[in-house]
Amino acid sequence: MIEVGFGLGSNVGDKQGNISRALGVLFGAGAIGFLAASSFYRTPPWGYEDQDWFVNACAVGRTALLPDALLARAKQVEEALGREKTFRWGPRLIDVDILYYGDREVAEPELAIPHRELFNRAFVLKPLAEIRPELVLSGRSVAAEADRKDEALEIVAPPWRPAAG
Ligand SMILES: Nc1ncnc2c1ncn2[C@@H]1O[C@H](COP(=O)(O)OP(=O)(O)OP(=O)(O)O)[C@@H](O)[C@H]1O
Ligand SMILES: Nc1nc2c(c(=O)[nH]1)N=C(CO)CN2
Repeated sequence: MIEVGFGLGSNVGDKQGNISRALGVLFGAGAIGFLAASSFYRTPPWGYEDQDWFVNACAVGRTALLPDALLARAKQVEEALGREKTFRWGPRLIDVDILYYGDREVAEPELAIPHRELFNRAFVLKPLAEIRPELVLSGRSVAAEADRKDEALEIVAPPWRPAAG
């Protein structure tokens, strides 16, 4: 089993609800065991700024799925929630990104692990540092990189938890 990290974001409709539902689908099917989820953060739009603010959260789990199968799973979750294609960095009902896959590096056109923008995004670093403060990826400390980001992100809800039973 490999520990894997996910970043989730939404800025359309019921943003918190969309992330909660996505986490329920992601960890509900049995292939990915739940380990931890961060608080929900309200974050300013990054990359393309002329759009609504986002809610972001991170989660970690463990899985025997290989990276390509994990990417397919992440895309299935987006489809299950009804995500429609917009444009790069544009508004979205739900985004499920793979942040890391153990300490493995993948560099394919369709899949980059660790995620290409991870160290540029406070909305990923801060929630991830909340749940994995000791994590080091590509030789860089996630918590130290999160601290270097000046933005203070507001926590808007406590961490998601799987339903009991
Ligand atoms: N680590 C990764 N996690 C998820 N998708 C990835 C990853 N690396 C590459 N991709 C590819 O990125 C493609 C585009 O994803 P998406 O439409 O969510 O882009 P985006 O959200 O606009 O930008 P970003 O990926 O920077 O958040 C996906 O179809 C997938 O093949
Ligand atoms: N704050 C924030 N900004 C974004 C986000 C996101 O999840 N949060 N996702 C994007 C798509 O790549 C583009 N910009």
